[in-house]
Amino acid sequence: MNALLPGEPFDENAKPMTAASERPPAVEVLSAEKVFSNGTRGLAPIDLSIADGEFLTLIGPSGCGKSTLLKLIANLLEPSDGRLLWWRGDFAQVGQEGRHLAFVFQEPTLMPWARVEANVRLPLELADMPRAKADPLVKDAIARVGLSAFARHYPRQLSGGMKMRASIARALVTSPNLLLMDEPFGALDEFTRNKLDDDLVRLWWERKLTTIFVTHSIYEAVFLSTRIIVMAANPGRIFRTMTIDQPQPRDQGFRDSPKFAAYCRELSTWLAEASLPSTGAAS
Ligand SMILES: Nc1ncnc2c1ncn2[C@@H]1O[C@H](COP(=O)(O)OP(=O)(O)OP(=O)(O)O)[C@@H](O)[C@H]1O
Repeated sequence: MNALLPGEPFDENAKPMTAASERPPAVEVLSAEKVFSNGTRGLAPIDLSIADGEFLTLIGPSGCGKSTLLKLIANLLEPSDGRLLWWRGDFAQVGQEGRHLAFVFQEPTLMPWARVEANVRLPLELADMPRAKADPLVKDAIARVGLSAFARHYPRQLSGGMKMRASIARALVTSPNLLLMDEPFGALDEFTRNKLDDDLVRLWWERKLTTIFVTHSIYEAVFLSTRIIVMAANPGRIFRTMTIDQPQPRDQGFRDSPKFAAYCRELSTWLAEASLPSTGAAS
């Protein structure tokens, strides 16, 4: 499956807005587990419901199954047992209804020989969208990530943060209903990461785009998320859940607040507990 499937441009007026509680969950993970072909139990049965419009972050020690869970949600992997629903339907049905998801990986994976605008246009081209229809969408997606002045640049002319912005624009150009991000800013310095986090919060807030994000950073998780799932390993499972019930969209003021520090302290303690060998060895 190609995770970057094109769709119609986001149109707030297309359907009357319904309250979050009335909308079906974006994703339901129903006792889904994953045993790999070599016998490794990547995930114990997981039950998780992700509300439409939520910003959910998965965090936990290495090997606790964050990427595996994200790939199940992306339908890039099949569960060994249990199942998943997307907006109360199976994956094929969701595609037929014009809903789709986009996946942003840790590496920006841009085509080095193509300019930013061509890289961003790629998923629309793959869907045979005519240039006249694609071009305004490409322009808008590039503007949303603040790269308008660099649309004609090649990837080698961009910094690491700018490459990641281009990669996010390529995901947004398809107007996804669900955005999956696997440690997208993990390779960036902290200043650049904070800047991208600020912009991601704004993008998420503008579009109310359901986002599932994987990170190793406590600060990033607390800053971005409406809910954080702390996972533990051997086998991968949900250890604890933290709700970050703070005003949106967040900015530096939240980072500087005592509440932010308190959330980070608590999350740090939970992560330490989730990483204990005794916790990791539990079934
Ligand atoms: N294709 C695979 N075949 C066999 N085992 C796998 C495969 N992919 C992942 N695993 C195992 O499943 C477990 C969960 O891996 P996963 O990559 O999901 O963890 P993670 O939390 O994302 O780790 P990290 O933070 O290091 O990226 C690990 O024990 C890993 O070795």
